[in-house]
Amino acid sequence: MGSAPPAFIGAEEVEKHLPRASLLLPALEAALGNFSSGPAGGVVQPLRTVLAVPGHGGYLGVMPAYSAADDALTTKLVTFYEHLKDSPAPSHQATVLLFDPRNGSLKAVLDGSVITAKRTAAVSAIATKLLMPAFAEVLCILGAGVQAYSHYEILTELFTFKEVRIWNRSKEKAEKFASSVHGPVRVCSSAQEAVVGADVIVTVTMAAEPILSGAWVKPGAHINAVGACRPNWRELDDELMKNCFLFVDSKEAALTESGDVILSGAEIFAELGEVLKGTKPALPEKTTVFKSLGLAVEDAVAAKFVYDAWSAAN
Ligand SMILES: NC(=O)c1ccc[n+]([C@@H]2O[C@H](COP(=O)([O-])OP(=O)(O)OC[C@H]3O[C@@H](n4cnc5c(N)ncnc54)[C@H](O)[C@@H]3O)[C@@H](O)[C@H]2O)c1
Ligand SMILES: O=C(O)[C@@H]1CCCCN1
Repeated sequence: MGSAPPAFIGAEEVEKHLPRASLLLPALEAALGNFSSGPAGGVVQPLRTVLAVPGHGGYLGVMPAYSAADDALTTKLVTFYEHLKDSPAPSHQATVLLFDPRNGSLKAVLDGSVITAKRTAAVSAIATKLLMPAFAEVLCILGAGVQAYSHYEILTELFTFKEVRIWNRSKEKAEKFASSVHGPVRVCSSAQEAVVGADVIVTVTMAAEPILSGAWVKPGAHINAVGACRPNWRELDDELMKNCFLFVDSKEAALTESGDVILSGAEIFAELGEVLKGTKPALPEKTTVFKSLGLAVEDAVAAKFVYDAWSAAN
């Protein structure tokens, strides 16, 4: 007898079983700590493979991981494209394959786009909780795409800001963002206007050159730097990178994939998992940058969460 055919869990079903990114927080905190514990943590995850699609401005990322604590075995396949001016396709598209770790059978094929949006924002929320200054009042989001929405949702769910500001390269998109989210958002005409005085800053753009300058950043602010995932792409300038305490999800990935880290020569202070385990301090009173690149184990944890909820309902 062969194994049952894999389930297909599309974007709507993923959304239904993972209505809020904050549901992932406990499992993601544990996974980040395990990831930063070496082999003892039970996370098996090679550096992802990212291959360019020549002539099309696109990339395909292959992200396998096994988490012993979750008994989750997955591979995410993600494409991201730089120039999609006349295409209705989103810039990032993803699929997660979930396997049975006991025998290698494919159990489910899950839409990976919702998972990517929510787990990335949840990890930024974990960093924010640890690293933001006390009494943070102003949240600033640079970029108005998919990740801007998921970051807004979880950060305003977990923290109370007096003001939320957004800036985007095209103002129309920022205005659309401000009119579609549930709370008040101030649309800014320049990144500088959005950043000056902000306590928490999120960069979620497809920029390849710096859009955030250290000269604008309030001392003690916390920055979640989520875009710029290629070794020659930047979102943050040298002044910021060199004058912050730099936290990353993975040191190995940051030193291989992050233009902000590689080209600035900034020193990495800690992995987020080390702070979660208590082996490195958080330093919330300092200016902190969390450089997020995205870990395959985050997708493993999120896919397992969705699959378990889906299985319980079906
Ligand atoms: N760290 C992670 O785990 C992780 C996961 C997913 C996505 N990302 C990254 O987050 C970023 C945002 O992803 P998304 O899914 O929201 O993309 P998106 O295409 O939905 O949104 C991108 C936004 O950036 C703006 N933009 C495009 N080019 C720009 C430029 N040159 N300068 C300034 N702004 C520009 C667009 O107007 C848009 O508002 C991307 O860099 C993506 O690779 C990181
Ligand atoms: O971890 C991720 O899912 C994304 C994929 C696209 C590039 C940046 N990181």
